[in-house]
Amino acid sequence: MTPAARVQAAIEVLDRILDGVAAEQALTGWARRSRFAGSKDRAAVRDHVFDALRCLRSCAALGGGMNGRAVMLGLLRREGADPDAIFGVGGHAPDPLTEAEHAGGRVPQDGAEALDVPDWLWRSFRDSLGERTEETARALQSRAPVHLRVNAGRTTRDKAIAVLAAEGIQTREHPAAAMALEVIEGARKLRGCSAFADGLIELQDAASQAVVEGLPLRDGMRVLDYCAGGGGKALAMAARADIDLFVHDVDPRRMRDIPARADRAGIRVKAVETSDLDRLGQFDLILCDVPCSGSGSWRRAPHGKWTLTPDGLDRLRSTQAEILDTVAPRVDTGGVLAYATCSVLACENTEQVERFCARTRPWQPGFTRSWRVPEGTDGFFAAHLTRADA
Ligand SMILES: C[S@@+](CC[C@H](N)C(=O)[O-])C[C@H]1O[C@@H](n2cnc3c(N)ncnc32)[C@H](O)[C@@H]1O
Repeated sequence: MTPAARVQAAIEVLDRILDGVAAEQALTGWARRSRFAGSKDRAAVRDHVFDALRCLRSCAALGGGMNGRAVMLGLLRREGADPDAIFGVGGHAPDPLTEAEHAGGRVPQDGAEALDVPDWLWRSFRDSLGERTEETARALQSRAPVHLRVNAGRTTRDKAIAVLAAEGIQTREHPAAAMALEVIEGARKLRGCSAFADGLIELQDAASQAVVEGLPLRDGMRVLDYCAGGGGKALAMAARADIDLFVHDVDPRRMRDIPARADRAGIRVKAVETSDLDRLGQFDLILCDVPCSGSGSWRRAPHGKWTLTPDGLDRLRSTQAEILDTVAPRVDTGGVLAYATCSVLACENTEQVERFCARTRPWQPGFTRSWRVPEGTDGFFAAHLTRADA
């Protein structure tokens, strides 16, 4: 595909997304219908679509409309590219720009529009981030770095760097976590490389790793990962200490990859259903990596920035509070309830923890930390709550 044909494909995918189709589904649907597209074409179209979604509002302003064509025009203008070198160049390129399109578009308004934050969220976003508002929003407009976690149970960070380099994947240490690497070159080779197949590495953001690194894990502990999802943090926990590890999720299908991932990493985890929890008794540590707005990882999943609604955020906050209330009695006396989100919003982070501690007397907040997007990781928050009746 030519560069212009890739832009036309991105326009079509963006139109479907703007019609309400989920971003991944729209991309997969296009790839299925476009057997002629090779892996480089698919990657390029995906990059265009995700670049546009990260800056959807400002691109729509620059391009003169909220549709795939205008948004891609806005993206080209934003990147300083010449739209006439793409639109109307023949083949499968987008149609030539009309006079109205040439003359249309405007500079995005300062604030929420220029920084690509939904209007309804702007106040809460600003109140949460204070003087870091602009740099955080700008960081969320750009691509996320690719981070790896080196599996301490299998190798060292230096050895993993060497094995990856031999396969054409250049990495460097990331300061946020002891086993974190940042990929500098060759990210597209990761899924097929031997280091991945042999369980030496996992794809995981450095802040996500740091959340686990901060947990007070010791050999022999009984640990429950209550919102385990695909098991990213569970695997990282098991690599840190010889723990008796249980994984749970309200939707057990989300945990279906955990057995294969655990085998690859050489660790043991026990998946449990909600109905099993009562007979399992109490735990020394429960991690609640709760469902959240995902606002700290909008670089990776930018569609979420535009599909989140006020009602949706309220529902998430209720679920977070319910999860804390549900797991609290399952933490043993002296144990730790670790709460984590990949959100930058105070209403899901500090305020959620404060409300829990206010209504549930014996609990005290201890270690509390935020990881910030401008510092090169996803935005994360973690708080450890301890039972004061210990
Ligand atoms: C942020 S994701 C977890 C990511 C995972 N810990 C990781 O590191 O890969 C949140 C998970 O919470 C689950 N969840 C949502 N509501 C829940 C509930 N009420 N109880 C338990 N899990 C829930 C979701 O299905 C989702 O898999």
